[in-house]
Amino acid sequence: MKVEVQGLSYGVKGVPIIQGVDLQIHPGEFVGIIGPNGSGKSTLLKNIYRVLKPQAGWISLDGQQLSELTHKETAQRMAVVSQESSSAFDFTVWDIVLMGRHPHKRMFAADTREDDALVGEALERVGMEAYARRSFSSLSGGEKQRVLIARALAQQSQFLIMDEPTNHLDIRYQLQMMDLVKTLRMTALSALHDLNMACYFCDRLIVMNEGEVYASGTPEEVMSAELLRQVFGVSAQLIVHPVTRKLSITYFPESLQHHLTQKGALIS
Ligand SMILES: Nc1ncnc2c1ncn2[C@@H]1O[C@H](COP(=O)(O)OP(=O)(O)OP(=O)(O)O)[C@@H](O)[C@H]1O
Repeated sequence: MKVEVQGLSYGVKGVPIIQGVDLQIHPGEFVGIIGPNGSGKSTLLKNIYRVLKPQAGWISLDGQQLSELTHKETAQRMAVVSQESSSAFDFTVWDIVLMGRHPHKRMFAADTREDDALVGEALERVGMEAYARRSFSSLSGGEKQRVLIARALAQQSQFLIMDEPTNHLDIRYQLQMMDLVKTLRMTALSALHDLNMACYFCDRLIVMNEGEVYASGTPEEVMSAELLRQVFGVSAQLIVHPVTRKLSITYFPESLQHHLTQKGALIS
């Protein structure tokens, strides 16, 4: 699915939060949104997944304006794994994943064998099949996150939006989750804080700073020690890892910087 965002702006009480955001995601691409706290990543995503209404600009999916789609039509095309996972009701894990099938059904239509198979398969892919009958609210943060990913898989939408999907996940599941998204070849847009993960897994990165797109391109085009200093305010060294051939970032805490500068070891 091709996703286009043009001139997207959103603000609260006249104060702009994101301004003039343009981006394009080509079919099958995994695009990461990176940027410091408060730079507008979640606000941008919420405008795309329709929790917020853009004040200017537009979003299109395969050339169709999002604003012209019903919410059901949107959900057939777009699955969301967001950070707000609390639910007022206590559903089982199975029921939560089954909700991913709703956009494909008529109201009150019974669940089919195909629905059951898709739910089972999705739970298996995230390693949560043994938890199917557990109550969702009793799960740990990471387990909940994996169930929400399973729901997105069961939804079978072509476009996946994720807001910090690896939040709460231990390192094994972080890698598994990112690998999964990559191997599914779904068109995906994800806010990410871990810049090494972003460089490793994303085809392209969009760097947000103070509500605007500061830079965009492949990790190699975008990421530099200069950008990390200017946008994130950190000192770091980047190398192409000899095994993965991907960019790998090492950060230098302030306490080390003085020492390293003196030794001439800090490379900009
Ligand atoms: N409803 C609101 N009213 C006022 N300010 C808001 C509102 N929603 C977001 N903001 C502000 O807009 C800015 C961008 O917030 P947003 O959550 O989009 O940032 P983010 O890049 O996702 O941050 P983080 O990395 O911390 O999750 C923040 O300064 C936030 O406080």
